[in-house]
Amino acid sequence: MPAKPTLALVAHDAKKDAMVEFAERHEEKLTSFDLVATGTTGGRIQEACPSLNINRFKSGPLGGDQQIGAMIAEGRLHGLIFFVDPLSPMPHDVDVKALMRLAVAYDMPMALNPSTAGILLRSSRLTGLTTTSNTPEVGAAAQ
Ligand SMILES: O=C(CO)COP(=O)(O)O
Repeated sequence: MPAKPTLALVAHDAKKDAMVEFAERHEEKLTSFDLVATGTTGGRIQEACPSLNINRFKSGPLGGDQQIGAMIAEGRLHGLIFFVDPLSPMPHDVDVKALMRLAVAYDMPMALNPSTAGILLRSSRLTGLTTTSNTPEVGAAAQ
């Protein structure tokens, strides 16, 4: 059986309820992915959706965003759902930017709010029916 695509789930504190609601609504669909998440986000989703098996990284401010960024750089991630809080300053803003920057550089399917995340979950690009290479558009200097 082919490996499941890997999807990362991340939400800032003000968006964690929205992430839990999203995961509950799409729980069955999410079982078709290998799931990773930053620490607190993953804990909240796991609690609400016992059928999901989530590999939890460190909390975002303690390096979780960077761990997910590393997966992108290493070609081990297929999609990112990241519910960002646009209204609060973050102590780890540089990490947030770095994660988004890598997602853009590697042309990673990325959704930053629930409406786009719903579209992303239905996308054949994410489910591996169509694929792209792991080569960033920024060229050889980034490899
Ligand atoms: O801070 C985050 C993303 O930048 C999320 O981290 P937690 O899921 O640990 O709260």
